[in-house]
Amino acid sequence: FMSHIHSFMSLIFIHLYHLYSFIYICVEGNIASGKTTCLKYFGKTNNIEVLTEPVSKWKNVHGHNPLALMYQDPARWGITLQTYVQLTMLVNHLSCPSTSLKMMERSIFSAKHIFVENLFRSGRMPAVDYAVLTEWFDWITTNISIPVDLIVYLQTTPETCYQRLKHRCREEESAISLDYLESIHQLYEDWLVKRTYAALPAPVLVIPGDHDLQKMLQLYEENRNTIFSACSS
Ligand SMILES: Nc1ncnc2c1ncn2[C@@H]1O[C@H](COP(=O)(O)OP(=O)(O)OP(=O)(O)O)[C@@H](O)[C@H]1O
Ligand SMILES: Nc1nc(=O)c2ncn([C@H]3C[C@H](O)[C@@H](CO)O3)c2[nH]1
Repeated sequence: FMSHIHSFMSLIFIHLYHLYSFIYICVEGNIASGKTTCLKYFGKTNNIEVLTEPVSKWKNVHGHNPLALMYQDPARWGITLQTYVQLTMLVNHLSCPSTSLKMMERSIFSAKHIFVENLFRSGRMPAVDYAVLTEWFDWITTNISIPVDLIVYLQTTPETCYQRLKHRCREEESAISLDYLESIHQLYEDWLVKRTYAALPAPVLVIPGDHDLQKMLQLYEENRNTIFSACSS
């Protein structure tokens, strides 16, 4: 009996140790706002583990491409992609960090508050799908501790994102319109800046993202201490 208590207590300790001795930063922003570039920049620092969005999983789950399906027919395939995004972002978030600081591209929170919300508000997600996804999200975020210490919000205008998107031309995104980017932008502004809806899981540091690469790298360097000291407090 005592050995069971002992192993149970040590599991609790390990779980708590993981929760409270690591720093979690989520880099948020519109499509092609510059998140990957930001993560690459900080990824060079040795004690930071970078977790990019598992887009490759969304493009191939047992041979299916839910990302492409969603862009082709959001009403039919929105919930399919979102359910899988929610799972893969949760797995990413809970994976044991190899270093003391974890920098993640987007989060389970923006998947719900930005992308699911956008599909629903634009009338492209049936209410029943939205209701089921919301129940899943509420249960997960109530019953599983998903720590975030800081959100870095790359505030890039939709026009700039649209220009960059066209240059990058990721196949599935060829159909993305400026309107789509504008509605994603508005939801990010409502959530992270105006804070008109949906609770914030962490404090937000806004970094303007419209500048050229050189200036952005300079901005990241200037914000380095703010980012890492904000977490330690
Ligand atoms: N400051 C910048 N100036 C010009 N081009 C940029 C800048 N930052 C990134 N880009 C280019 O814009 C494209 C999108 O950048 P990036 O992949 O960093 O954005 P992202 O937010 O990760 O995109 P997604 O959300 O689709 O993953 C890339 O082709 C990148 O080379
Ligand atoms: N519908 C939808 N829901 C999400 O949670 C989500 N997260 C990212 N994306 C899209 C944006 C880029 O095209 C591409 C890479 O960010 O994937 C998403 N699309």
